[in-house]
Parts: sequence; structure tokens; C-alpha cells
Amino acid sequence: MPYATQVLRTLAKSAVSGSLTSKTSASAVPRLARTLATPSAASGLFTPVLPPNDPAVLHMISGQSYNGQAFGAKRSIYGETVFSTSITSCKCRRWWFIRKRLATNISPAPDTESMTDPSYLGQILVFTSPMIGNYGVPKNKPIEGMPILPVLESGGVQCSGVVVSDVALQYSHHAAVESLHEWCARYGVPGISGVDTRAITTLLRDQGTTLGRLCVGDDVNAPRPTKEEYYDPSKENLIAKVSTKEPYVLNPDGDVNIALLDFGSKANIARSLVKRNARVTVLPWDYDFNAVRDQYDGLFLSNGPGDPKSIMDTVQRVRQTIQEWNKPIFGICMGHQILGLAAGLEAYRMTFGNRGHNQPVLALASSGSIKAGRVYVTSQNHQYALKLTEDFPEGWAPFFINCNDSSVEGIISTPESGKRIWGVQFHPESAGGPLDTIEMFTDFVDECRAGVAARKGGYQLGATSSLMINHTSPNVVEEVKRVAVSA
Ligand SMILES: NC(=O)CC[C@H](N)C(=O)O
Repeated sequence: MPYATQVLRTLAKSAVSGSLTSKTSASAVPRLARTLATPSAASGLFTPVLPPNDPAVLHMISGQSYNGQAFGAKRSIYGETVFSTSITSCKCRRWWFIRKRLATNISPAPDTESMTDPSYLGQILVFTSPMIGNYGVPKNKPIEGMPILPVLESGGVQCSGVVVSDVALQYSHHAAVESLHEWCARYGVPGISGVDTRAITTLLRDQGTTLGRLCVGDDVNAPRPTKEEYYDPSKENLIAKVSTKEPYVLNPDGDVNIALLDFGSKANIARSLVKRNARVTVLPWDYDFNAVRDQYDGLFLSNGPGDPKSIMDTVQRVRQTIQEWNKPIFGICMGHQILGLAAGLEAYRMTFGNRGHNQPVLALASSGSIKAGRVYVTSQNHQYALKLTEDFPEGWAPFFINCNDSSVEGIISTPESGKRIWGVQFHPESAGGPLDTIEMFTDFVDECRAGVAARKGGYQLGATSSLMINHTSPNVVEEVKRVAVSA
């Protein structure tokens, strides 16, 4: 057991059994007990329910096994093992500050944002940050002014399991109501702690995202699964599992009418639109938007789990929308991949994808708040990407490129196309920050509003983009990579 876990387990056990008085606990952990963010040791400091001392093991289909201790639900699961490079520390302070300014959501640790993101459905999430759960978990209730939407990214934990080096047995945050262990247990999600997450991450980085099995309790002693027994979520239409079943409306009095095609949308996408006073109609993933499109001033395509090619019918419908409809369209992550496929680009599965809140991207075009030539730090969670190609389809250009691996981070309709369409692989809405690209929501909603004004007459549509890379040049791929590397 890692030393930090041992110390905390002993401290927490003593506190629960009453062997530490409040006086001695304050002197044993003076800095934690006195933080301003923690109103009292009783409400904020100690985890009242500790994980049982059960063993756990993470098996990989490639043959490796990692032994540790269980927390969360006492249940064994299969999933796709992926790693996230989110760092725990900055978010808490940042969100407290932003919440005061914008009355927006709170989400005290990146684990809660990632774990409630429906795009993680079917995945076993390995955190490279060594200690996870320090801020606990807040009440996932709607905040004032935003009925329906939870504080976190969805109503519950979406990933299948979590892997951490050292699960925090104590949490301390003004908004926390339970520990990571209790929260996972409530949602039937098992966790493993006390494993070498650096070794697991190195493995995943080298061989790519790998199918895994997380065994808890008695299952630890069961024989390893055969290759055929591993479950592969990427073979399924996961979007159908997380998308809304029925349409619903948010902010009915908003002044611009936006349809949000829900592939498993993070709540902060809807929040970000509502905050800009859009009336948002959330539609199921397979809804025939073309039948109702004239009612709307703009279309938003959300993030979502799995392979974009699992919903080619939707791609076909979006292609028709792009060809026949001239209002603004914005897609994020899965939404961007669907737009790209509809535009005629290729999508491929990356080796280990990009997951974390610290991915630098370079803008290749200026549009609204985005300036060509600038690097923006972004939050990401994806396994698939659009292929960077010499011959971008007519009317389209690369918008952003990843500075680490030169993968396509965004596409944009060219000024000559007469369209106003943007797709980004990263998450501008990222609830945990960074918020470098959050104003893309303002750009989109303003563009929709400009369309409404133009249709009423008299208002000139916003001229949106200018391109830095000439997408018709003979070596667009080389040019884009050169610029990304020099950034
Ligand atoms: N966050 C997302 O929308 C992810 C899109 C897609 N499921 C991928 O893994 O690439």
C-alpha cells in the first residue's frame, strides 16, 4: 500500500473510531483542518465511509495484470482502458472564482468532470495525476437559473471503472458532500487504487487504448478472462445509450432558437448556450432535424461516446443539412467528427487518443474570438480524429491543429463557401477549464442572432473567417505540420 494511503487510512480510521479528538485531529493535520475552504472537520474533512479492505486487479487483454486495493462499487467490470492527463489542483480555485463572477457551475475536481462526461461510457479511466478524490464530490443538483441541468456533466458516473495511484481517503472542499469512494459505490462503478499508473500509462501510450477487466473482491482469484471474453465498447452504438430519448427545451424565453443534437452532450455545452440566452431544444441523436430545421436559427452537434462511424445515418442527414441549409452550425468532438464525415473527410482511430485538460492547439484561421497563429490550451477527450489530408473537400479548411501530434483539431467552412460552420475536436465548454476558447460559444450564438437580424432585413451577416493556411496549396499537410511544430 502506498505510504500516503497508509497514513491517511490510519488517520481516517482513528477519526471514525473516535480515537482522535477534534483537538488531536487538528494538531495531527493542522493545515487541512484550518483551510478556509473547509467549514469544519465534521462536514468537510473526513471521509465517513472508508473503502473496505478488498483486493482488486486490473487485467489487460494484452496479458498484464496490476494488483491493488478496491474502492467504490464491489463489482467487476470490462471496459476500454484509457488514460487522462488531467491535473487536479487548479480547477477548484478557478471554479470558485468563476462561479462568483458568472454564477456558473462548480465541479471541484477533474475526476468529477471526466467521470460524468458521457463520452467516457464503456471506458476504464486511468488518471495520471497521482492522488485523486481530494476535493470529494459535490451535490449533483441543478443550480439556480439552470433547471434540468446537473452541476456536473451528467446525472451520474459514466465511465465503467477508475484507476488511480492513490485514492484520497479524506476530502476537503466547500462544496463536497461525499467521497470519491462513496460516489462510485452509489453508481455501481468500481475503482482500483495503489497501482503504478505511470506503468499503465506507458503501456497504453506504447500499445494504444487496450481492453481491460477490473476485478474486485473474490473475482480477483478467478482465472484471467480469455481474449474472447473481453468486452469491446467501440463495436457498439454507445450514442443511442446516452442521448435523450425525447426532445426537451431549455430556457424557453431565450432570444435565439438553437437545436442541440444530443450524442451524449456534456451539461456544460447546454449551460454555455443558455448562459448566452439561447433557447435550446435538445433533440435525440437520430432525430430528423431536416424535417424541422426551418424553426431554428442554428444547429449544435454535441460530444458523444464511441466511434463516429457507428451513426452513419446521422452523418448522411447532417450532410443534407450542410448542403441545403445556410444557418450556423457548430460541432464539438463527436459533433466535429460527424461534421467532418459529412463534409467528406475521413475519420480514424488514434493509438491512445487525447484526454486531459492541457492540450495545446494552434489556430490556422481567424474566426470571431479565435485568431490565426495563436496557441490555445484546451480540454480534450477523444479516441478518434479526422484525417489531415492534402485535399480538404471544397468549401472546407483546417481550423486548428494539435501542437503535440499535428492531429486535426478543427475544421471551418471557407469564406467562399457562404456557409458558417465550425467543428472543434477539443472542448471549448470544458467545465474544469482551461477556458481559452469558451468565447466560441459567444461567436456561435452571435452568428445565429446575426442570421435572425439579416432575415428580418437590414443587418449585414458577420463576415467570419480568414484563413492562415492556403488549403489549396499543393502541400497542405506539410505546411500545416510545419506551422504546428514551429508554434
Ligand atoms: N468527447 C467526444 O465527443 C469523443 C468523440 C469520440 N467518441 C472519440 O472518442 O473520439
